[in-house]
Amino acid sequence: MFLRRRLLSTASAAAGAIRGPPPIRVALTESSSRGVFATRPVASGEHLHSAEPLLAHPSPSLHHEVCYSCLRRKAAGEERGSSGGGCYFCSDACKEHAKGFHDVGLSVDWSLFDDHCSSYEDLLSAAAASVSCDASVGNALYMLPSFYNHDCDPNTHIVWLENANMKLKALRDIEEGEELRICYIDTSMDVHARQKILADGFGFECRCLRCLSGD
Ligand SMILES: C[S@@+](CC[C@H](N)C(=O)[O-])C[C@H]1O[C@@H](n2cnc3c(N)ncnc32)[C@H](O)[C@@H]1O
Repeated sequence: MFLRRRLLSTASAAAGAIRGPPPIRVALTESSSRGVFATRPVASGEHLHSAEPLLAHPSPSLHHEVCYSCLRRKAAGEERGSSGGGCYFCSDACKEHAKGFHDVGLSVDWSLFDDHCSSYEDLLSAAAASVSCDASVGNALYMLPSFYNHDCDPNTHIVWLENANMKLKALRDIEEGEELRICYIDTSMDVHARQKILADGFGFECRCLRCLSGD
């Protein structure tokens, strides 16, 4: 699953430590293939786990302003960092990390992909529903977050950090065994608009309780 990376103006909202293993497991759901479930009661606001992207790709127009590897935006007047192949890297570690795919990424024509993402700007605001954010800076691919199903009344949300790393947090009290679901789109739309965006952009008919009730 690709999620459009957005910069937060309130990165501090993501603060919170995890003790012990994350209270989650991936298992089969009744109607949406696999999903993520709570392995114990989770309190509202609790930090469930963090996630780093397997792969990230800055928007082409931002190659000089956004780290090619972690999508961290260059701070105003920032001296550190280095360039390579026309791209900005915020650290040597990021440059090293990107070695394997930098050359491949530069040789690819991303225009169709970027056009597609631009045309779905609204629905790609999946994680931005409850936070203020700046413009998109690129796209990233994640492993564990890709198992989270969508719900138009989610119990979990994504908090973006200063780069493409994210934290998953509980939006309300969650029972042991309950499925953890995030929202891929803007939930303020009516049921018909939500269904259309999820069908056109994500290729599925949403069967969450809110949609089934016609709300
Ligand atoms: C990011 S994946 C979530 C994990 C997926 N269930 C799996 O087994 O890999 C998104 C896919 O899950 C299913 N899905 C997610 N949320 C759904 C929902 N609310 N209603 C129906 N299907 C859903 C759809 O097939 C969708 O394309």
